[in-house]
Amino acid sequence: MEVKESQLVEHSNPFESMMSRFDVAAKILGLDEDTYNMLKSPVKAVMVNVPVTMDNGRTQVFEGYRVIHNNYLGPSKGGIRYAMDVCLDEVKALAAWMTWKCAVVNIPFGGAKGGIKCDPRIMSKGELERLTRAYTSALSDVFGPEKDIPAPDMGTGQQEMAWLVDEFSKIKGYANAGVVTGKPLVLGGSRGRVEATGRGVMVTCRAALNKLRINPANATAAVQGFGNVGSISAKLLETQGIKIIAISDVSGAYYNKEGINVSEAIAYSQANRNSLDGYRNAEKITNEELLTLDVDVLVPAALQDQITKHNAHKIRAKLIVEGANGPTSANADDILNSKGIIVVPDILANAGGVTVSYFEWVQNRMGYFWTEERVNRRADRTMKEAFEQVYQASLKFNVNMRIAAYIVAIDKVASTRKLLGGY
Ligand SMILES: NC(=O)C1=CN([C@@H]2O[C@H](COP(=O)(O)OP(=O)(O)OC[C@H]3O[C@@H](n4cnc5c(N)ncnc54)[C@H](OP(=O)(O)O)[C@@H]3O)[C@@H](O)[C@H]2O)C=CC1
Ligand SMILES: O=C(O)CCC(=O)C(=O)O
Repeated sequence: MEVKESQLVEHSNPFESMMSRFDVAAKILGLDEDTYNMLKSPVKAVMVNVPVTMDNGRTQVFEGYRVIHNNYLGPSKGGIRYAMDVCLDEVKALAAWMTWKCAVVNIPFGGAKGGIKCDPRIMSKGELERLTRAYTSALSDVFGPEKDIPAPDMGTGQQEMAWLVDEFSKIKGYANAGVVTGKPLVLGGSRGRVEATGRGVMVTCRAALNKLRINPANATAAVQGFGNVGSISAKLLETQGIKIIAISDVSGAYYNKEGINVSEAIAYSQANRNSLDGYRNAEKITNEELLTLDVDVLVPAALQDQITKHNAHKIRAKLIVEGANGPTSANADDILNSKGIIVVPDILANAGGVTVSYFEWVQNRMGYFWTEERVNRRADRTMKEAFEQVYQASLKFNVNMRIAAYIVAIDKVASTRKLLGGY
């Protein structure tokens, strides 16, 4: 089968960026053309226009998406993003990454993602509730505990998941806790889910530092993004003895070479309407400067395409652990490789969230809830095993960790497809 090699071109389209890595892995695996075509095409892409009554009495129509990329391994799984740059190609890429992510951590889910083009920061709580309910209602035939199970992503959290479960249960006429994960504990959420993505970042970071023979107690890190993933990654890396010398959010980046006190920064942000703006115990720098600081570990945990061919040659970190989805554009991979920088890719590094989402779904099905200690122990084991499997694949195929992760994932999904047959 003819597939393109990764090329040093700008990938502004996230789906193409995903596909360029997929192509390299598919070629190494010798994937046949029929399977290639099945795996690259999303199973379903739904677009909805949802009218919402705003606080000023006017009706605003919001564009929403849900893409189910694949469901060979099980019901599709993936978060819902509220952001202004949500578009079909972005949601398609995020959905495909979910397929590979679930396969890498060996959980019985396919991949999906949803999104609404909106700015949650300027909407009232009432507007967000009406928007979430309208979107749920429009997709009530797509979602379902055995079909497609959403969760939080950028711009959404426990509150949106609570509205979603309530609206879905009302429409179906019975309580349906398992239709969504990342719910508040009282509604059937799992202990440990809020921290799970950051915890997975910490566990895979430790595993990679171990391979690099870097003692965490002597290591420094910079973390971009201070939402769910960024703030908790920073906090948990700090508990491992790693000195966090820079953090950031949309207001800018904050640098202190003596180390940021992460708990204090979290408390500041919470008291300041979730913003680090005005944070004093550090020097203010830009988000771009944060990325090129002289640190051992860089954790991009905010947006896509932060490390590109334009700044990859300036990156000084020895290790990048991708908390965000797609923070490195495809054209930066070769530059990072040539500099010997190890990248723990998104589909491995941030898979702790969906792993604990899986545990939440299992607990909902059992109606029996685990202790936080049990959740964390099982999640840590899953993440360590996944890291080791990807690491071994990178040695076996002589490729970087990203391509190795795609190889592991595609091989699993493709061999499941063959067993299912029926075409
Ligand atoms: N939540 C989860 O469980 C998972 C999330 N992810 C991925 O992690 C990433 C972050 O998600 P999550 O933490 O949930 O999202 P949140 O909405 O909780 O936080 C996003 C953070 O990114 C910051 N940010 C936004 N724009 C910029 C910018 N231009 N420069 C620097 N920082 C910026 C935000 O700042 P501000 O608050 O000031 O706007 C905020 O601190 C996304 O890529 C998401 O897909 C991956 C796996 C699971
Ligand atoms: O927890 C989940 O189901 C999915 C989280 C998510 O959207 C992601 O991993 O990107």
